[in-house]
Amino acid sequence: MNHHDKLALPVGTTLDRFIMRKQEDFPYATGELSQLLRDIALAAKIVNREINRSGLIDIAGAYGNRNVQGEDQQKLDVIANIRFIRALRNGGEVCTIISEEDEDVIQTGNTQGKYVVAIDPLDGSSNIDVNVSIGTIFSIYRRVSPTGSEGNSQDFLQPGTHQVAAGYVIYGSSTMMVYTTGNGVNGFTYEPSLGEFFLSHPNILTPKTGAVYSVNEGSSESFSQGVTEFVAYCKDNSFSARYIGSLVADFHRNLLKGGIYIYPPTAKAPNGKLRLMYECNPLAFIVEQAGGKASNGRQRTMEIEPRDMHERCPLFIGSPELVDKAEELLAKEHSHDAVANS
Ligand SMILES: O=P(O)(O)OC[C@H]1O[C@](O)(COP(=O)(O)O)[C@@H](O)[C@@H]1O
Ligand SMILES: [Mg+2]
Ligand SMILES: [Mg+2]
Repeated sequence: MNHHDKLALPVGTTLDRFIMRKQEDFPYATGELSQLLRDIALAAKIVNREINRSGLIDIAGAYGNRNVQGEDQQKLDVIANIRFIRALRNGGEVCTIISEEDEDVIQTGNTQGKYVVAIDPLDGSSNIDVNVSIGTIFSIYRRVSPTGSEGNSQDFLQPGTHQVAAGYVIYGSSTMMVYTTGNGVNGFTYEPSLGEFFLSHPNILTPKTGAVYSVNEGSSESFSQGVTEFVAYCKDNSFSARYIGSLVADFHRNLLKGGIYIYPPTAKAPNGKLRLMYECNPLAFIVEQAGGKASNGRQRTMEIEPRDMHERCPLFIGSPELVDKAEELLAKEHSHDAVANS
């Protein structure tokens, strides 16, 4: 252990310096992951600029395309996708990317790159043109394909426990980047006039419990018995209902204040709506590093063995006691099912 381990970096440290000092804690590390994180921060600044002026220039309206999930793609989705891919390509550490906006893997041409990145470049896109918080979510893995060749889908079919780093950017009342490399979670606030992210939320720990539940109750008619019972439990205990409709923003609030976010299976989305690789797993890594939990209702999110790069899964994420409670009620539902089917 060198002396930096004992020295907590003070609030106000720039993101670049923070990344550099953390890198010094691993004397044999090559610095490529540090560079990759800086590439993401750079793209985030550029996307932040585009988002801030989206009401002025006509980039918020629908683009006329549909993405691989069949949803309307907004112009800003396209712009954010291009910016992040370009930054990762120019950086040189990443060989292959998957993005919510592209069906196939994206080759950067950096066949020597050791890392692969899964990204939701613009999360909460239905909130773009109404000036509500949106975000970016990313997940970083070491590639499994041999260096020197192009990467492939196998590089992304790794469970979340293999993540090397994960994070998100929230473009909200202020812009923040929050990330983990498996050593706790730190949050940085962007100061636009200086063009820098500064450490503002060191070592984030999520409350053990909370009194906020976040779920789209418009679909409650098709919730399973266990989910219905859990929502009733939240109401019986006078929890506050909070649902922005941008996963990043709902997650960020609950991470800091305590609570639970749920996207359960519904009639419209039988596996839930959220994507395992670039929505659920990165946030699961962050929440666990902050002392919280993430589950698909039956299984720890990060232990799910992915079968498809774009697969969806249900998500129950947040304060550990609330995720435990939800799992307990879902387990009862499953045991009823087992009796009914026997
Ligand atoms: O409108 P719904 O069904 O509640 O879905 C909201 C969820 O969909 C998402 O917008 C999906 O993300 P994208 O905007 O990246 O497609 C999440 O951010 C959000 O939590
Ligand atoms: Mg999303
Ligand atoms: Mg998106």
